[in-house]
Amino acid sequence: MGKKSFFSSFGFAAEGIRYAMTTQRNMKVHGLAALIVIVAAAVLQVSTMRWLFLLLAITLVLTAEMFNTALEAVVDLVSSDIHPLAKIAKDTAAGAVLLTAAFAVVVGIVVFYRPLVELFGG
Ligand SMILES: Nc1ncnc2c1ncn2[C@@H]1O[C@H](COP(=O)(O)OP(=O)(O)OP(=O)(O)O)[C@@H](O)[C@H]1O
Repeated sequence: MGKKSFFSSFGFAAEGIRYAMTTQRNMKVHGLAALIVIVAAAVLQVSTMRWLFLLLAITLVLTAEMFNTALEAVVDLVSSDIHPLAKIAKDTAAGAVLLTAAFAVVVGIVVFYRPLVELFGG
């Protein structure tokens, strides 16, 4: 792989992220949630280990959402017909996003529960 194609592949990847962020409603919601979580973690000064779990959860959700977007595009490219296999492909990819989001909720509760209780004097 030459230098040019190596660097241009970063450009294409950035284009993919920009496409998903600007066109996919769920991606916007997850992106906003990630931003809020990052600001909250910074304000509450959570530990390094907690930061790592938060970043892992955020990365998992956004990555799953992007694979979901990519898969939807491929399915629609192959055929716009209604087909049970198209449904399986899309529903399974959506299920993967749901699993990662559930993990993120658990991480969020574990990380923020105690700092928030302390902050609000519970
Ligand atoms: N070609 C198809 N054949 C059968 N069922 C389909 C097909 N396309 C979509 N579906 C069903 O409709 C649901 C919604 O599909 P759609 O492509 O609209 O995604 P979406 O819910 O809009 O996803 P997103 O909001 O992430 O774009 C799918 O999860 C699937 O159950």
